[in-house]
Amino acid sequence: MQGVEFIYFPQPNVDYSKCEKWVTACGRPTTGKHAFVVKNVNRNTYICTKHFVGGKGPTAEYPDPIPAVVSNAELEAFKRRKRRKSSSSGDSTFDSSVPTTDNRYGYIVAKAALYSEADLDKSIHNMVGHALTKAVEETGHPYLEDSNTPHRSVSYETIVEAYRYFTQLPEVTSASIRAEENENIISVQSMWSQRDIDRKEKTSFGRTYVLDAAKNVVVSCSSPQEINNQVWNVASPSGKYRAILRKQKDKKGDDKQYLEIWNAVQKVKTINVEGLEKHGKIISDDGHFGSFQWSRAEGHVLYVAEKKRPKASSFFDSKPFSESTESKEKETARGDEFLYYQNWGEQITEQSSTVLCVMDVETGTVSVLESVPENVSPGQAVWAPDDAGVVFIGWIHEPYRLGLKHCVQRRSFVYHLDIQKNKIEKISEDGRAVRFPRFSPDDRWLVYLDTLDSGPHNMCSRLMMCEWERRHDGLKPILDIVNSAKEEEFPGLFTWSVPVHTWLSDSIHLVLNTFWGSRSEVVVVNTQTKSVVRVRPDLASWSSTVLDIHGNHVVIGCSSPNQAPYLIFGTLVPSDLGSSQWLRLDNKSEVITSFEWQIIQHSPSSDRVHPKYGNLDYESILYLPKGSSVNGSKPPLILFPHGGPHSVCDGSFAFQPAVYCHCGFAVLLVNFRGSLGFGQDSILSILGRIGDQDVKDCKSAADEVIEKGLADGTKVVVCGGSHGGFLATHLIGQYPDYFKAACARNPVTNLTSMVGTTDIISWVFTEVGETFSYDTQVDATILSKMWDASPVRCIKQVKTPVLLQVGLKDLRVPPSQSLEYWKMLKANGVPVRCLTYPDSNHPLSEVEVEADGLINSILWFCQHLTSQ
Ligand SMILES: CSCC[C@H](NC=O)C(=O)N[C@@H](C)C(=O)O
Repeated sequence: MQGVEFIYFPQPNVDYSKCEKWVTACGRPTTGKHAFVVKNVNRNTYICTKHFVGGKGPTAEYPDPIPAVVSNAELEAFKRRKRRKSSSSGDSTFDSSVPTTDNRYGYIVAKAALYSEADLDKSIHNMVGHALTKAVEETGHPYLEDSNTPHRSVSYETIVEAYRYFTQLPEVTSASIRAEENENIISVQSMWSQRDIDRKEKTSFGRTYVLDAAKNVVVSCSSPQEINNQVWNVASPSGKYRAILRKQKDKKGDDKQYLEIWNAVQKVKTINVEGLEKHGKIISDDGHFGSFQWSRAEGHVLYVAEKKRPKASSFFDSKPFSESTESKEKETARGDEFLYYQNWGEQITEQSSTVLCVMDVETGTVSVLESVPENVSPGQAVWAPDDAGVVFIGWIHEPYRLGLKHCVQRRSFVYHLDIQKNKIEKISEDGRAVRFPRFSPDDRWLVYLDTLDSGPHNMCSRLMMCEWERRHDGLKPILDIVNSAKEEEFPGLFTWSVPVHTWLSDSIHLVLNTFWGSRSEVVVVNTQTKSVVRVRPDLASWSSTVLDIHGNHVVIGCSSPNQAPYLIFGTLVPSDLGSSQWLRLDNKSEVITSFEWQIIQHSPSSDRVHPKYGNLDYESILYLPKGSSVNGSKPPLILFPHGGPHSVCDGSFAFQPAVYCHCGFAVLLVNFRGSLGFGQDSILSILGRIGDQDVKDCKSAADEVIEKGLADGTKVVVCGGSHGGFLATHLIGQYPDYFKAACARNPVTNLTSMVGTTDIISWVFTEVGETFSYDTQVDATILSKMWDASPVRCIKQVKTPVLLQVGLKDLRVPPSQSLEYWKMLKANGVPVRCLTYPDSNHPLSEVEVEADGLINSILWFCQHLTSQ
């Protein structure tokens, strides 16, 4: 043919997705005797130039072929769409209009020219939906054919499919046990959360199981029911009533709260709590301030709300000044329109000063408990014995508030407020930070957790106890700080929460959750012998979390890296835990068979042993695509350190590494020294050493995996958020030739500029080994320590392409940290792409944002792994 030349195909082992694109474009049959698919491509496979726009072969603008059958009109339409696309702001990853001309990942380009947009829309949706469903139906798991070739670039559709699949697996959020009058009949009400990509929101649904505890069988199980507007749903002690706090939009679209009381057959009353104008919004189950509890006599409900603010008015309000001065409060509100109310920081911006409130269920009236000291924000309130008062945690908010999210060490006290005598007393010790007061079923004992009120933002807790009637005689630690522990020994109590009901019926044993190495464990603590025993029923998988306790019955949520969450129910025998009885509540929970995982133990090399704390071992969790060792092919590796740094990867099901691994990557989650669950020495060992000890722990964990032949050392990328983003940006600066790409989500990049802008200034001081107090100022010496610990210190060495993902409302790691880093990379000519999410804060966890971030990170990794 005149003027026609032949162009060799890209080889699949060099650039799989490009090869796949060309195979699609040449339009030969993909099934049957003459099937032409990627695996048939070899060095002699070619395509003629007429398949390219312009007919002369690849150009910079049109590097890939399009089907030869397109008409001129279709070709013009294709070009127009391409022009429109490149000037538009870009599609959402889940837009129903498929990105027809994405020239970075132009897999779909060819099909776009063949179908109308509407057809295309349908065909892609069907393709994505059906491929996965079919794979699941046929094999019982979502192991798709193309995740079998892990070291190649994955297609856009595989990623989206995997994303949809893994994110629609529900996560259990809470469960409560109730015994019927016949004590053997138990009902377990569970709440679950599920991402709905199409509605772009997380939905909640409830499911109730009815069990016969004597026969150890599930008698019935309700079908899931979507429940989206319940803030609290709490049964009264007898189980006869429920108090439900519901949020609902009014006609103007503002959120309103209604408190409802239900009996066994119907709603008894609804109280418009806001209409009473006693307080601001009632606080939800936020893990900090929120609590919602029936009194023992079932006549009252205790809750925590935001304090009512005086109505502020302008100096120029048309109402005459004298008319608005009926009370001192109203007088002072004039001119207060712009008064600054400090909040409790990242994700707790709705709370400034809180109040304790008691609702009389009979009359529907609310009393705000007035005797809480002015400098205290109360929360986590429980009724004291005989309903005569309340016990609560009070956080000191003077001289100013420091962010509370993820920070257990904020100065606080356990208080007791005697309602009748209107008298308040401090129960806990000075210099401590306290959480989660819980009375034993016989009301004799009070326990709570405590740590130091300074230092790292999470650490080993003590479990404190007092005999209520003799509380003035002193408190005793039931569990003390554990500095270090040998293998299999209890490493100390590390937890973010304690169940509302945490005691067994004997008022001697407690059931708690704790991180124990790279695992969430349920433990039973004997308060008399101070022993700690793990509860590990055969039915449980790797990580377990106790959700509720009733008598000696417990409900536990279980999961593992490749097993979606499910529930088990148990009846504990405290004196002989081994003879406890267990029952699985869900008969179906996905075991994902497209990947495997393992725990890897690491011992730091002699040059990395800590001078004070000695040889502290650490661990990582490695996800490996199944079949990745077949034919000697090794998968690319994503090094994925967690944030914090005082946090942990606990081996619970997590969709991010699951999606990465399903797309063919090995994923290494590193619990470097400083992580929770490895003793207090490990936590303390990192202070003053961030940016060095943690960086080396991560790098050498990756080296070990590569040396073992489990991943391809020439194809390593790194990703992480927050302190994990700090590590990602440090790693590419300190090891410029090691990583092919990086993705950093809200990373800490420069401590010297963050110290004045984050909601937790204390973090910056503590992590560089300095002591923080509220009036501490930075000086040149401290600033230079902060600089030395910052990723920007080694920005000149960075060559690795970086994808930044930034929440513009992040108060913890302000967006300026990423944008500062972005400018420097631009100036140094390093490839960088920055995604900014206008309404997101630190976790970037909104459904749409989370999806966009994860899929973009995979595309970024593929692009830079295949472009070498
Ligand atoms: C000054 S912020 C430091 C990083 C941040 N630490 C605590 O909040 C962080 O890493 N957060 C983690 C827990 C995260 O959000 O994943």
